[in-house]
Amino acid sequence: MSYKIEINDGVAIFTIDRPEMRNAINFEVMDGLEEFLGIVENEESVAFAVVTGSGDRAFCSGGDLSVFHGFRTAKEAYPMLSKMAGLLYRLSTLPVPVIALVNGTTVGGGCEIASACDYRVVSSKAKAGFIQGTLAITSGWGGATQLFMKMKNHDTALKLLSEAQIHTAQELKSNGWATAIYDGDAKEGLQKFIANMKNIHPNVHKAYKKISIQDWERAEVNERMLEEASQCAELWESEAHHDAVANFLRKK
Ligand SMILES: CC[C@@H](C(=O)O)C(=O)SCCNC(=O)CCNC(=O)[C@H](O)C(C)(C)COP(=O)(O)OP(=O)(O)OC[C@H]1O[C@@H](n2cnc3c(N)ncnc32)[C@H](O)[C@@H]1OP(=O)(O)O
Repeated sequence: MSYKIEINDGVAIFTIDRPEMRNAINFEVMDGLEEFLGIVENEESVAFAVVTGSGDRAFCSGGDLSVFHGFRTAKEAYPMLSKMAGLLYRLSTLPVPVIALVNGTTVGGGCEIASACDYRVVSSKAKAGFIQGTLAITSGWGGATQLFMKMKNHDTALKLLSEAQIHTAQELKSNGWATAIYDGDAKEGLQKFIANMKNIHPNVHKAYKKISIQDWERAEVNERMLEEASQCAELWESEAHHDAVANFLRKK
């Protein structure tokens, strides 16, 4: 099984459990995320949802290129891209606060998952980057839409996407992508981050989420994330993209 779901003391945690692949996303992880979303959407006792990665090296290295490289055309890539975009919209609009516990490096689609959460609690040793541009594609799981909705400065969001560089945790805190940075143990970092929120009745958090979700519905964010998936699918079928992925896989 390439994921774990745990619920402890009102905190539901989804862990991508493929540390040897730097927690790359395959179809099993996507199905696991769907299962997790269903649990959090329906389980009244859940007060916080957390997404994290196994081990301390990576949060998530994006889509599993060894699997997804098999998709050659836009028509083949779109179902995977739109499925994940749909799941990440659901993650963003869960009825409880959602925290990305960024326990290690995260790139590509991994940054999109973290961006879909309400908060990014990042290890001081982690690095992160929207490196999709280096593969001659855009973000395909709705991550650009997430950044444009959430980041205060449009130019900062666009630069993060367009430069496709990897940044330190400290840089990500300064530009507003990271909410908080922790040193040492991830679970302790999480407990510290939610300590004050845990003292507030869960219905208060749910009410604030409702206000934010109404805003997202009015802004048609789901539809925009699907359009982003469609645009990425068009770039997906280019030679430049296939060459860049083949180059990465050759280095394995
Ligand atoms: C497809 C959706 C799209 C989107 O919509 O956003 C994307 O996600 S595009 C982005 C795809 N991801 C990448 O291009 C990242 C590729 N990985 C890396 O750059 C690096 O692995 C890392 C994440 C920076 C970590 O580096 P490091 O700690 O040095 O580990 P290794 O590189 O040695 O990796 C260990 C092992 O894992 C394999 N691996 C890593 N990431 C992926 C991946 N995304 N898909 C498939 N396999 C991956 C890597 O090949 C190594 O395998 P072995 O050599 O067999 O040990």
